[in-house]
Amino acid sequence: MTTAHHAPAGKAHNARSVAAHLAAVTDLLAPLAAESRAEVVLLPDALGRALVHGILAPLNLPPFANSQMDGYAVRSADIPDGGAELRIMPPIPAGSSPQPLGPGAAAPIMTGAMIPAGADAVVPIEKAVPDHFLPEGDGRVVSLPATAPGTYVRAAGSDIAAGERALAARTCLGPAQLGLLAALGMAEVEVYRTVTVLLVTTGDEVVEPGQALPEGKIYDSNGTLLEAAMTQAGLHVRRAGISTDSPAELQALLRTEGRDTDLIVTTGGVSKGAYEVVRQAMAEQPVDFLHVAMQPGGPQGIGTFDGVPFLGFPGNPVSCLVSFEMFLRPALSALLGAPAPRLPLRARLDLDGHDRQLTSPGSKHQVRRGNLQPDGTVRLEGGESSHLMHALAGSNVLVHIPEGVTELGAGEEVEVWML
Ligand SMILES: Nc1nc2c(c(=O)[nH]1)N[C@H]1C(S)=C(S)[C@@H](COP(=O)(O)OP(=O)(O)OC[C@H]3O[C@@H](n4cnc5c(N)ncnc54)[C@H](O)[C@@H]3O)O[C@H]1N2
Ligand code: MOO
Repeated sequence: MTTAHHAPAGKAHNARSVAAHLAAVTDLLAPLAAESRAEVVLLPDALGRALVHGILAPLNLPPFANSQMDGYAVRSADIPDGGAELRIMPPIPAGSSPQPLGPGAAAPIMTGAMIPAGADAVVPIEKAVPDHFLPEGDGRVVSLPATAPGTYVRAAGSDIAAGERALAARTCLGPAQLGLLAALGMAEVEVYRTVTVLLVTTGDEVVEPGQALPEGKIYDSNGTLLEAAMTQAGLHVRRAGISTDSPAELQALLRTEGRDTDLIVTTGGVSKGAYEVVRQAMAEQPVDFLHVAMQPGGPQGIGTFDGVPFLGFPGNPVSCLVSFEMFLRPALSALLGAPAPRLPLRARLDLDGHDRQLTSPGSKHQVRRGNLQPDGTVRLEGGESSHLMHALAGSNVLVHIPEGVTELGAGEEVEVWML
């Protein structure tokens, strides 16, 4: 194991740090967290969305003391150490409201059924003699062993008591959180409105998949890649197809399709080429084109187009996905609570023979792609180049090499985000 080499964080010329760009994206999108964007929806429609307000439990869970086993409800004080024979009372099925249990008696009780007043423990049927429920009739008795008070009784409020905080504001609602709200008797919940994104890919070289591929052209992978990533993150994606490299056409497209969207995202056309369509289409708009000290995903556009928040991601496929994961996803998580942030994990680098050292430009935060393995090590997939779609498809994590780090050896720890 070697030690990470650090270099002074001398940034690329005028580059903005990852943290500063994330803060700028978060500021741009802050209006999405306005109270006016709250809506009440049925629980199944709230999956993947975030709570606007914290929720206090309106009732105890469980609402009443109930049995954890099929067996006999008893008064524990009735049974001495050597056991006792008790009179069998009418059975208590789940869902019924039982009669109080008198002294010297045992009531057959089913899992989930309410503990009768007077009873304080349950003896499972397996410990009874006989060890099966008897048909109803007079004069029946059962022998039961001694049992401590509270045994197999699920106390009222033992999961959550009425008035306690069930969920915090901005909790992302997954299956368990929605299940809890249902258990608390709620049919609806107040969540933030879904964010609608207009997604436009650009470039005269880019063709829709399914079409013939003329020489010099490539298929549009970014549209599908980002639409899938955004949809999985809970955004509502409107696709406006592929824009040509004509700035006037892109402007017209954004004006017709961009109406009523919360955000416009483009890919491509933001760097230093001779035909940077996005830069040109935004010339009259308050949009900054800048370089973030990150690789891939360095060139970025940010601002508004006719008042609609705008993010211009770079055209390389890995660059646009990394831009989404590093900026848009975390900004929405911070503002709205949804999508849930990526869980940062630590993993040890598994560098195979020919690649004994991982190098990174110290002036940038590098994001590599890799595979986290069950033993807690991570193997890099492909090199650092941002056109490597196949290597991305074979990866399950993003691997972070922060600004200032220039070399990492096998066995050293890195932060990874599960994809
Ligand atoms: N002289 C410089 N050239 C470049 C720089 C630079 O700083 N100086 N930065 C490089 C980096 S880093 C990136 S990232 C790209 C960003 O370029 P653009 O955002 O302007 O994107 P394009 O030039 O339009 O395309 C880049 C690359 O990606 C391919 N592409 C574009 N759209 C799609 C799509 N929808 N599906 C699949 N592939 C796509 C495109 O064909 C190019 O190969 O600029 C570098 N250059
Ligand atoms: O910033 Mo680019 O995304 O390195 O290819």
